[in-house]
Amino acid sequence: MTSGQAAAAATDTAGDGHRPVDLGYDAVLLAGFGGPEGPDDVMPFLRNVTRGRGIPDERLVEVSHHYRALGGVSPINEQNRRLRRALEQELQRRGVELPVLWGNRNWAPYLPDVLTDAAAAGHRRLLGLATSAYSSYSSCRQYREDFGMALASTGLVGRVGIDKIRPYYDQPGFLAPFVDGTAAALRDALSEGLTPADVEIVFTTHSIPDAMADVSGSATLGDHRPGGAYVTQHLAAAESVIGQVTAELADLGGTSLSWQLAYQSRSGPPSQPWLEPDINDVLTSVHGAGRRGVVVVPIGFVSDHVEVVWDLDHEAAETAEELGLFFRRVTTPGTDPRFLAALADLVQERLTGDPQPAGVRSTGLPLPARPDFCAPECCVNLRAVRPTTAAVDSAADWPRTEFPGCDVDPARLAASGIGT
Ligand SMILES: CC1=C(CCC(=O)O)c2cc3nc(cc4[nH]c(cc5[nH]c(cc1n2)c(C)c5CCC(=O)O)c(CCC(=O)O)c4C)C(CCC(=O)O)=C3C
Ligand SMILES: [Fe+2]
Repeated sequence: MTSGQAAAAATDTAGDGHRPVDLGYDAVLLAGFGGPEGPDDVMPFLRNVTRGRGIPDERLVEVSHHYRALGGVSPINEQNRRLRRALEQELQRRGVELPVLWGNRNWAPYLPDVLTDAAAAGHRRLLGLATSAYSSYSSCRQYREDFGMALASTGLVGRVGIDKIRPYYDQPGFLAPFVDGTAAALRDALSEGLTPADVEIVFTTHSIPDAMADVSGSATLGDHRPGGAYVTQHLAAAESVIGQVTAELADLGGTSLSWQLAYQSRSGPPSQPWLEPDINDVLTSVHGAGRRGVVVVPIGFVSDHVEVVWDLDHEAAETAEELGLFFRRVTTPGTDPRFLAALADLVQERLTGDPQPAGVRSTGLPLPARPDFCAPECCVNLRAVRPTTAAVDSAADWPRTEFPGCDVDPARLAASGIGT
């Protein structure tokens, strides 16, 4: 037991005689997307990603060329190996002796294999951490479903539990690397003779179907703008980055920065509406509006994986070159120490008591923090009902009462407002 857990078990935070639940996590489970490790892996990987998702074959063939052009190897697995090591070290440095395990949704090491090994090693209560910072089916529930299905397929339901760290797009340590990168890119533009007014800052994230965006989060969590939580969260994160960059560039005498949010990596059939505008169309329109340069900020992503490297550094950079636009792409958090510190903070907040409802945890943005447990209407799967973990509606998936002192009563969760 860590010192944080011991303290939690002894504190009556509510002052009502109720002792906080000691959730007793014995490992962190870093959950990655997964990517191919060589040319022969590319098509099997793409089939894993798109199974049952209605993505046209032409799109798979096209995307396979992106991977092959990069040698058939996605950098994402190596990035997650580094993140795993660095997070484990950061936790150790803080006196938190939690191993960090790593499993993927779409490629080896597959989650069911990792869970089988974890159970054999005696782990019983895992705190999941997705390499995805926002709310939506693709970025939250799909990870939780893969936890639930991996527990089911390995026969570990009831023996191993997996909760999940809340979406962390609102953490200053996640946004800080984007702030620095954007300010540095703007200074580069100025050193090449552009003025701030010549440059458009274009934030990018993964496009998702409009229908998925509309049900990405509940309307009671500050999701006032069209597109649900997914779009709202990206706009809030981008606004914060712009505010911080403006402050960092104060020595330039007060500049007003022009920015917008664009989408990348669309993959559905043309008949299906996905979030727009596409980054390449935005480059054309800002050029038409008289801008001479762009700074592209992939605020939707945690590491520089293939969707960033191919879709931005190859495709968008090429579009910009054709238009004669100055182009800089800002790097993602990766293993930036501030991002690692934010993730370690999020692990530690879960070691010291009950799951919390929306809005209670810390946030660096003018939106309430997401809940520790997702509500049924959060990050909805429009296609199927699957077993999940880390949600109010999946609290019954594994009988917490089997673990003395660790039961989370669904009625109490509901009463606490978690997921409303
Ligand atoms: C929201 C979101 C994130 C961010 C959150 C997160 O990080 O999880 C993300 C990340 C990623 N997406 C990735 C790769 C792919 N995504 C695809 C397809 C899709 N992505 C979607 C959404 C997202 N995707 C959606 C709605 C689809 C359509 C199919 C479906 O409804 O599920 C396809 C299929 C081919 C195609 O592009 O059409 C591929 C190959 C990689 C790995 C890169 C590497 O290998 O380095 C990463 C990190
Ligand atoms: Fe969610």
